[in-house]
This record gives sequence, structure tokens and C-alpha cells, in this order.
Amino acid sequence: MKFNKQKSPQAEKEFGGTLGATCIPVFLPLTVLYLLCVCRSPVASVLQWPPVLPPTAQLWDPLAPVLILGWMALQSFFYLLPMGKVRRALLLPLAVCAIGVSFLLSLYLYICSFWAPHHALAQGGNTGNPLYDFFMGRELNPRIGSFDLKYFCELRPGLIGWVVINFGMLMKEVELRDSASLAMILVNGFQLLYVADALWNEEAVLTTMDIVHDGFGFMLVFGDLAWVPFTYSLQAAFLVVHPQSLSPLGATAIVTLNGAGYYIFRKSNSQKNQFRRDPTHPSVANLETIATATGKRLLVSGWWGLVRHPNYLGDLLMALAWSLPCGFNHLLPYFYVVYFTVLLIHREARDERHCRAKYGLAWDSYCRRVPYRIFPYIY
Ligand SMILES: NC(=O)C1=CN([C@@H]2O[C@H](COP(=O)(O)OP(=O)(O)OC[C@H]3O[C@@H](n4cnc5c(N)ncnc54)[C@H](OP(=O)(O)O)[C@@H]3O)[C@@H](O)[C@H]2O)C=CC1
Ligand SMILES: CC(C)CCC[C@@H](C)[C@H]1CC=C2C3=C(CC[C@@]21C)[C@@]1(C)CC[C@H](O)C(C)(C)[C@@H]1CC3
Repeated sequence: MKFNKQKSPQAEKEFGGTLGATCIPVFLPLTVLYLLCVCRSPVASVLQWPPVLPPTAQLWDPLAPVLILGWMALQSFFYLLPMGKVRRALLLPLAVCAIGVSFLLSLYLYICSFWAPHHALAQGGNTGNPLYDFFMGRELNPRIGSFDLKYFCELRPGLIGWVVINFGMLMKEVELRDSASLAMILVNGFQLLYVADALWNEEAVLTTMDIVHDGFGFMLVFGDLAWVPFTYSLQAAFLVVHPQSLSPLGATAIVTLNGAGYYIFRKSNSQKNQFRRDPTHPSVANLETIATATGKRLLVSGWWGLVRHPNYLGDLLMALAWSLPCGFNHLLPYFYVVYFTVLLIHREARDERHCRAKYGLAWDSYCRRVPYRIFPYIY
């Protein structure tokens, strides 16, 4: 880098010249503190004599630099995102990169798992077949220090990345057509609600099959880091290229469907989580249950008496509501509904196997009491 010592011609000093430039950096920070102190005082009048400066203990907190630097880092990240005036279509290179990262991370996890203690290994991913174990994941909850890689990946980069991509698509639509369409707003709103719900209830993910049972291998790594952000955002990406007009009546019906799906999803998940946390809690204490040999009980009334997976039912209704704003002329936006139905039917069968192994006869009597798996009177 060349050192430039040139002076600009006729440089006219502003802000009071050298004196101003010396005093302002002292005066303005003091003004900020003064205004805040006045604001906290009972009279809160700027005409009052400046209140005395609070003791040092009130001026300094070690958490403050962490919060400020953290906020700066977050904003730097947003600033670097390919949104706004950047016009390059980066979606494909991003997906390629996420896929590459998924492979590398899975390979790293696979290799590291050979140093993991026996009790840290997952049941399913230790067959001795390298390809299968690489896919399923050998280690259950791999960590770097106390940083739980699976828990982090399941909830943060992919899920948040999904809503960021969706928002990028909304901005792209505004750039192309001067405003966001109703269809795009609905898709963004619905999926934002879903992701916000997952983050708000983040501890609930600890009881999912992925965390409790499955190893952290390519399936989950790729699912979390590449699949979720780049395929779950397909509806928004579709709407940029294929704008749809939506009647108020159609929009109302779709919002109602998403609302109903979300209600079933949230209520049923919360009911089970509450019951597992504290079965004596008033909101679940009156529900009918059956005992199992493990000491745990199974709910047979309430949401879990309706079908064996009411939460999947709610999730599928939402999935449909996310595709409907894209109209009926293309199949692509319905990819998610089809994929998700297959995923949940397969997942239900896996969970059923685990539960039968865990609860034996009690599970069979639950299945007799609640014969339908996901769709009442259908399946
Ligand atoms: N958007 C997406 O891509 C995906 C979303 N999901 C969502 O994730 C959520 C979690 O799903 P998942 O982990 O598959 O499974 P569930 O949350 O449905 O949990 C299943 C477990 O619940 C317990 N259980 C089952 N029946 C009963 C009962 N009658 N009474 C009490 N406990 C019972 C059993 O565990 P135990 O007895 O040991 O407590 C069983 O193993 C769901 O809402 C699903 O829709 C899932 C996959 C992908
Ligand atoms: C690569 C394959 C085709 C499939 C990979 C499956 C994964 C994408 C999903 C397995 C379980 C998931 C869950 C969620 C996202 C999708 C994956 C990772 C979840 C975090 C979505 C938000 C929900 O509220 C949840 C309950 C927290 C979900 C947990 C399971």
C-alpha cells in the first residue's frame, strides 16, 4: 500500500477547525451521558443543573462491551448479506458452498468420532460400514468444548438462513416490481412464524428423534445446513420469477389454513412437552394416560388421543398453506408438501419402531386406543 502524504488544495477547515476537532470528541460523549442522566432524574428537565455523575459501578458493566461488540458483529453480518443494491444472483453459489461445507463437516465428524468414548456413540450409525456410518453419523452429540454442534446446526444457521433467503426474495420482488406481492408476504410471514416458533421453543428440540437418537452424520448436517435453507425457501424463490395474484378470499382461506395448522402443531407439541416435564401440571393433570413398564406414561386423550402424531398433522397443514399462494400452474412450489409428507410418514414409522421397542405391550394398547397415525379416519 502506498503512503499518501499529499495535501488537498484549498482545504477549508470545518467544525471550528483544530479547536473544534479537539473539543467536540470530548463534548459530544459528555452530552450523551448528560442527556441520559437527566432522562433518569425525576424532573428530567434539561434546564436543571447537570446531575452529579453516577459512581463508576453504574458506569461500567463487563457485559456491556460483549453486547456492543456482539451487536456490531451481527450488523456486520447483515451488512455483508447479498441484499439491497447487490444485483448478482448468488443463490446457486451459496447452495454449492453449503453443500461443500456439509461434506467437509460430515467428514470431519466421521473422523473425529473414532476418538469419541463408547458411550458418546449413536445406536444407529455404528455398523462398521463406512458409507452408511458417514451418512447416519457415528457420534450422537459431537461437541467442540461445550459447543454442541448438532444442537447448534439444527436450530441456527439453516433455519435462520432460510428466513434470510426468503427476505432476500421479497426484496428482489420489490426491486423488480416496485412492491411485494400478497403471495410473497404470506409465504414470508408464515415461514418466519415457523422459524420464530422453533427458536422461541428451542429447548423442545432436545426431545426430538434427531437429538435423542440419531447420530450427527451427513444426513442431518446436510439437512440442517443445505437442505433446509435452500429447499424450504423454494416458494419464495418461485414467486420472484412467477408472480401470482391472490384474491382477498383466497388469501383469507390460506391464512386460516396456516393458522389452524400452526394451532394444532403448537398445542400438541406443547401438551406433550408439558406432560413430559411435569405430568402433575394443571394443564395436563386431567388427561387420561396409560402406564408403561418404563415408569413413563403415554397420553391417550387430548391431542395425543386424536391421532398418534397430531404435531405432524399440524405441520402438514402448514406445509400446504405455504405452497397454495404459488397457485396451481406449477408443481415446483408443492415439492415441499410432497417431500414433507414422505419424510413424516417415514419418520412416524421410525418413531413407532423405537416406541414399540421402548414400551412393548403398552405401545400396542396405545395403538389400539388411538388407531390413526397422522390423519384422523384416513391414515
Ligand atoms: N419442518 C421439518 O422439516 C420437520 C419438522 N418436524 C417437526 O418436529 C416436531 C418433533 O417431531 P419428532 O421428533 O419426529 O417427534 P415427536 O415430537 O412427535 O416425538 C415423538 C416422541 O413423543 C413421545 N410420545 C409419542 N406418543 C406419545 C404419547 N401418546 N404420550 C406421550 N408421549 C408420547 C415418544 O417419546 P418419549 O415417550 O420417549 O417421550 C415419541 O418417541 C414435530 O412437530 C414435527 O412435525 C420433524 C421433522 C422435520
Ligand atoms: C436430507 C434429508 C432429505 C432430510 C433431512 C431432514 C432434516 C431436513 C429435518 C430432520 C428433522 C428436522 C427438524 C427441523 C428442521 C428439519 C430437520 C432438520 C426443525 C428444526 C424445524 C422447526 C421445528 O419447529 C422443529 C420441531 C424444531 C424441527 C425439528 C426437526
